[in-house]
Amino acid sequence: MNRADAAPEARPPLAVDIDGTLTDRNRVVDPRVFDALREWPAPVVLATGKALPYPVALCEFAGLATLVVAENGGVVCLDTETRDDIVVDGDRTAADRVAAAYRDAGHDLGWGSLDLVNRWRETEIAVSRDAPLDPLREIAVEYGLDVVDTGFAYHVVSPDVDKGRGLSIVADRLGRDPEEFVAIGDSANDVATFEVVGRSFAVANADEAATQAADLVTDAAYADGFIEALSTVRSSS
Ligand SMILES: O=C(O)COP(=O)(O)O
Ligand SMILES: [Mg+2]
Repeated sequence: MNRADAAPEARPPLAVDIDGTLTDRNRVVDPRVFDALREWPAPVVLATGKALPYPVALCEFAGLATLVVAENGGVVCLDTETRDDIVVDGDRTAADRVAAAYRDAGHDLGWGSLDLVNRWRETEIAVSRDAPLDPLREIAVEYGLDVVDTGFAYHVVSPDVDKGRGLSIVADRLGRDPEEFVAIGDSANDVATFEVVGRSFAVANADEAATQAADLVTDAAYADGFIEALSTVRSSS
């Protein structure tokens, strides 16, 4: 039998990053990913740095079960027919103190007065990449926090929280081993996911950290790379 014809039930569950993996460089989701995600014959977990409402809405509009790691692992949410749970892990108060000190030092988070980027965040804050990084890092260290650059924003995060831990929680609730998952991502915040899964793909636009940590790097970038990764998994599982 051609390996590409292998039974769909043999396909692994997926852990999929959003920005830079399902989107273009401007964070616009490629419409082809909706069918690709919905038709995948195993669980699909969206693992993102974004606040919870964004991936939940993506699941809703794409017709996926809600299996989400948000805020870089700070918020984990499952809402399926068989399992619902939400786990919140991180220190928004400490992140807010960093934001206040950053503002006191004369800097701005860079999202304008409405700041929808942080409005629904529960465990971390995100800062625009147009804002200066060095003082943010210095202040974060003072408060015992880290800064992660996703290529789309700087995130002020708790050092013990990451997407890999979040994915392990989802896997546990699904009765799966994180090793069963295939992960696809593009940046430093995906490295922890890559470390807990059995197989990982960085898309061609991925940063150095993700590229180094991944088992494979796709030839194509952004959503083309994601679709290429699925095709590679299909023909080898
Ligand atoms: O929120 C970000 O900065 C990046 O989001 P992502 O983890 O889905 O790429
Ligand atoms: Mg990303």
